[in-house]
Amino acid sequence: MTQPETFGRYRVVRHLGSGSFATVWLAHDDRLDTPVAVKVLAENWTHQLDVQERFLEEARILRQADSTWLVRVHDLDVLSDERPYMVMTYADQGSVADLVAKGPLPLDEALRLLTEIGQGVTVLHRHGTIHRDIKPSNVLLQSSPVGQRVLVADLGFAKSIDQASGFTAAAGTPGYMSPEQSAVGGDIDIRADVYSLGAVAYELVTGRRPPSPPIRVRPRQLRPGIPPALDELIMSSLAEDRDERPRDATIFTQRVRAIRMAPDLVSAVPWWLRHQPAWARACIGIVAALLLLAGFAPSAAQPNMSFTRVPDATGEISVNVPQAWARQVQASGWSPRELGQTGGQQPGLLVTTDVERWRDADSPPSGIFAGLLRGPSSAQIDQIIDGAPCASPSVARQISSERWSGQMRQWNDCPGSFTAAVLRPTDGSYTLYLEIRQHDYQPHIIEQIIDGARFEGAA
Ligand SMILES: Nc1ncnc2c1ncn2[C@@H]1O[C@H](COP(=O)(O)OP(=O)(O)OP(=O)(O)O)[C@@H](O)[C@H]1O
Repeated sequence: MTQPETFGRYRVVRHLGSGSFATVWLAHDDRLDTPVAVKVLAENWTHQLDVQERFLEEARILRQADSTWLVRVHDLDVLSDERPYMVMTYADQGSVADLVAKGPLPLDEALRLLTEIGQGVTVLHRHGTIHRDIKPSNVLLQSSPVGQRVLVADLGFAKSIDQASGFTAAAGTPGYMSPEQSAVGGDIDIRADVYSLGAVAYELVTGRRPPSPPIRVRPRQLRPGIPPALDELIMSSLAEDRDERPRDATIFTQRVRAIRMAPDLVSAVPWWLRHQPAWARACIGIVAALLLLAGFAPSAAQPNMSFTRVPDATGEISVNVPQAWARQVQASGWSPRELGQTGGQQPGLLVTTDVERWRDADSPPSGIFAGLLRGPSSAQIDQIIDGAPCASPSVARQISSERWSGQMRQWNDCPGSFTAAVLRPTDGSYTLYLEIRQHDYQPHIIEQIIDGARFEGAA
């Protein structure tokens, strides 16, 4: 595709993407000195009158609705070859599809996005329009002075509420489209968009697009920590019978807002992000050399790899880790509440090459976190960790040794490998929770670390 130099007074900067009917370019409005996105109807559709009319209608709706929550249209014109183009707000931060491609979102972020998407859909409904294609790739993101703003976009399938109750051609995207939308000739109303909002919510919190209705796997089964009210809202929005869905996008949005305001929400943030603030606040920086000076002698348990034993501040827990990982230690304990478990401050330690980057999703350091959960507990690993640290597949297995039994779940392509494990001694009076990150997956090292974890009082 050759890049045009200008569209009218807008100087083309680069290609942003192409959809089924149009191509979108980043351009610059030199007169107002601002970036814009220019959407041009594809050549092969230019003389198809219904497609052209839909394109113009999209521009008119967005212009008339003129909302903070929708992409704004500033101008509409026609090129010399008769292709119409519209000039829109440039969404400089991609789309919600880019965010969810990395896995389920932290709950507070998912709820913020859903509130804003719900507001955008509400604006459209008030304007008399059903969007019919709400999905993560049609929700764009723009940076704003207060963070990030959601812009509902792509009204290519939008339909006027007045005309929607009669014969309606099937339109939408499988996975996000209500059952009545997929039926040719089925009449639809604004509750079709409520279904799509439910589908987007399902994907934001579980990382998975919902299966075709009827939905049998509830979000809570995929991510046990989410609030029951959110699970219920998503399931009711995805009801096959639209009478069972929230009445409109306003009700949906109000419910999301109420869930977001709930005082105990913080405990429902995904487990792998929960104790990040604690680490960030913690003082760090005990180097391995100091540990060795303090008398924790390395053990050459592997050829070419020496291990060193590192205790927590109470001396109750210790872990045996590759010496190369033991550059920084945060040993002052943790709160199991961060994982939605009971109990106040408990012994816990993080040993890693870089404490501050421990939760870095793109380039995490190697290391191990070990934290104690006191009292008899039969919580399974998947009840403690309520989401995936990345989108790659994971394997779960039972583990046991002479001293322990437990389970682990492992992601080998996260980037790097990520292992979470719970270990219970045979007397069952406590549980040791472990997270192990490795640049390259080496199962024998993980086994050795698990085998070497100690709690005072345990054999
Ligand atoms: N205002 C905008 N700012 C930045 N990028 C945009 C904007 N509008 C669209 N895009 C990007 O341009 C690409 C094409 O968008 P378009 O709406 O034409 O099609 P689509 O939504 O990708 O596909 P389809 O229309 O087939 O569902 C997408 O990657 C979209 O994210």
